[in-house]
Amino acid sequence: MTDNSPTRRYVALLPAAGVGARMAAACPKQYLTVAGQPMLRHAVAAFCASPLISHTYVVVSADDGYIDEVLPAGMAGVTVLRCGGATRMDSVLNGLRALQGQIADGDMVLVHDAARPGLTPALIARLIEGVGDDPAGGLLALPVVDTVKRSAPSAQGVCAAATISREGMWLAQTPQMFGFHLLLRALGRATDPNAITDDASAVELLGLTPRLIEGHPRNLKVTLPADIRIAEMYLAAGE
Ligand SMILES: Nc1ccn([C@@H]2O[C@H](COP(=O)(O)OP(=O)(O)OP(=O)(O)O)[C@@H](O)[C@H]2O)c(=O)n1
Ligand SMILES: C[C@](O)(CO)[C@H](O)COP(=O)(O)O
Repeated sequence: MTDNSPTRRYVALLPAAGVGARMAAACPKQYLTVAGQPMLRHAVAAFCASPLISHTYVVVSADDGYIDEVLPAGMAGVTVLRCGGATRMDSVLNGLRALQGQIADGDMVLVHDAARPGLTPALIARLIEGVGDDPAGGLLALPVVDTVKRSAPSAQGVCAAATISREGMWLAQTPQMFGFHLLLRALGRATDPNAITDDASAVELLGLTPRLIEGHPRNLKVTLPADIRIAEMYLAAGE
């Protein structure tokens, strides 16, 4: 059962300071039009529509030239933080540090990729209810359903060197939810920002085992050009 004490808040933090190199578009991918609006707006709208979320923070790069048009200043429940870093981990950590003193140690932070426009209030609720009061936190994820191969280079190109058992294998999505103080401590201790590709991996390094809560394929990360059509298909279909 979730701790519904009035003092415990749930806030969202969206890292949105990437450049979208793999998308190779004219602008950072979080600002590409997806289902009729800039991609970033979809995730922000999901958090704003959730009755469980007290406030949403969006982390962009200091020189971001798009956000002021995409998220007008003074938007209710949303604050833009211009403290993005060189890696996703840096952007999240910079955002948490900027919020020290504004967020209580016991408040829960839901870190969500701005590049995942398919998030819904129902998935937010599923994560919050599924994690409950677990001090290890948790994340949305999907069980692996395909066979997994480990590749090896060869004269013929990239070949299958081994098959990895998919038993117990999951693909991490976001949001990933943790207590503010725990996440700040976990990310602050990380020695290689490039090695920490999701927030849960930093918490795992503390010896904790965050809960895996089943997400949804609609919550895919838009990484490559082909992902845009898939995201638009799900957004057109509604929740
Ligand atoms: N220095 C960075 C890198 C990434 N992100 C954010 O982290 C999320 C997931 O990262 P990814 O999908 O890798 O986005 P990019 O880094 O922009 O993509 P690429 O790796 O193709 O450049 C995105 O919302 C992205 O904006 C960020 O805030 N700061
Ligand atoms: C956080 C994440 O979306 C979980 O799967 C993923 O690790 C982000 O990776 P990226 O290379 O920063 O897109």
